[in-house]
Amino acid sequence: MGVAPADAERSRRIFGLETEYGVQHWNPGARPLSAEEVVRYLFRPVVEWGRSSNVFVRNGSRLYLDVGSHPEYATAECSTLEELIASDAAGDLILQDLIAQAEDHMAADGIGGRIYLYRNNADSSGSSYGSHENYLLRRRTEYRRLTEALVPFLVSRQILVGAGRVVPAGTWPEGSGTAHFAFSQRADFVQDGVSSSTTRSRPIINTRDEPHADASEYRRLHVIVGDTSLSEHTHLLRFGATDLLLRMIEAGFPLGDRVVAQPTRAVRQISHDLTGTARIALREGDASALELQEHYLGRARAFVDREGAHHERVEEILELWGAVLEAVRSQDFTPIEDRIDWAIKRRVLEDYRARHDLAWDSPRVAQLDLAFHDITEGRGLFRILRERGTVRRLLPEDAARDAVGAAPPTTRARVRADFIARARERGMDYAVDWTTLKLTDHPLHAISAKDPFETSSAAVDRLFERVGAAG
Ligand SMILES: Nc1ncnc2c1ncn2[C@@H]1O[C@H](COP(=O)(O)OP(=O)(O)OP(=O)(O)O)[C@@H](O)[C@H]1O
Ligand SMILES: [Mg+2]
Repeated sequence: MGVAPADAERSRRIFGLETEYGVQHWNPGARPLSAEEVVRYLFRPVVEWGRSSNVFVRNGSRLYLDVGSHPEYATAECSTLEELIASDAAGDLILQDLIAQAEDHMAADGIGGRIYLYRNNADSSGSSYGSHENYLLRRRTEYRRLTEALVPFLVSRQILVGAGRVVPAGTWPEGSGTAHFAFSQRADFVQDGVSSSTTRSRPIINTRDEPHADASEYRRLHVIVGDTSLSEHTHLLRFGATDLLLRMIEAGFPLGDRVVAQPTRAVRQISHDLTGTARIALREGDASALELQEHYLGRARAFVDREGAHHERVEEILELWGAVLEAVRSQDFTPIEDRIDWAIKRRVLEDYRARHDLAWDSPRVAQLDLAFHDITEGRGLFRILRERGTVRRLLPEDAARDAVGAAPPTTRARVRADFIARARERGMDYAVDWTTLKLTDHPLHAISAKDPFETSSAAVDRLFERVGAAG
């Protein structure tokens, strides 16, 4: 299936992914540092580099400490799924580098032990941290209708792209139930359907209207419900399928009017049922997660048949989507154990349990669950599996490393990265955010970068010519 060229321009979308990392210090025989103390060490080189713990780095992405002690990396604006996957992976490498520097600084202060950062969404003390997806929308699509149509898809999407979690006894059914393996990390922490708060009520979709672009033309959809992905194929399916859903809604393609009666309950029900068959109450009747996802996949196939594929990986996304649903339907997960996060993890944990005759509530199983998300090369379990070839890659191995030093080439991030590089070369103080660029000593010449698809800026060139001449 080819890419329909006439559609290429109209269908471009900006994607961004925010990842919050879990933090731990492990120091055998001594008191471990608190998360606050660890992140202070971790961000020391960041503060030295950018005079703040909230910076835009060389590749146009944002690295910062939000409330709490979870370092966050928000990818630069990306317009292809490959760019997004690479930019997100670059965040892990940047943080790995910061871990190494922090451990050196700690050692110099006489503090031993190792720092662990995790790409997961829940810690043992019961707090949760996010993996927020951002999708650029054209404002002409009615937002309420769009979010309503999206909720049943998002509620059931975890059976495709959940990261898998060993849930402790007493989690489900609420207040009872034994320890078991669930599809999602995040499901038990979701507290709201569509809401304007990200942290207080932890919704499925956050409606705060902050487009980071021309507000008369665009909106930014902020999806809060997802688990942090590890496998590149899981990223592809997560963003690729969601993008297809958005395209169908935007095109007015009929999706049927399924409305989930209690989204927060449905998210939990689905997460705790690996058969995908639990009945979810809809406003009219009910449906299982499998039925919902089969319906959306069927619609997506019909849509692509009618409209053509809008990028080169559409067919791959549809195939993987179908493969996961078939695996859940047949309960034979082997075909997806090399690409889909929850299935990869479940296989490892099941093998380990069988080898050592352990129940799901064994602390050793919980420990292995955590180790799966450790980002350090050679130690994190997921990374070891990928290194061994048990987990398949999608991008060339050096794509992440390349994305540390360079912005995604097709978006405004390139302008930002270039601006940062030029200001730093000249030793000039600067301040940037998603839509503005300024040199601190020339506040009247702030540049507004409202178009996220703009890859070069004459205004930036003129600014540096002007200040170059003045200086
Ligand atoms: N116009 C846009 N459309 C879609 N995504 C965008 C757009 N502009 C920026 N983004 C992406 O949105 C994300 C913004 O991350 P950031 O952490 O700053 O989130 P926020 O929602 O603005 O704020 P916060 O996390 O502080 O609540 C980034 O991944 C970025 O690439
Ligand atoms: Mg953020």
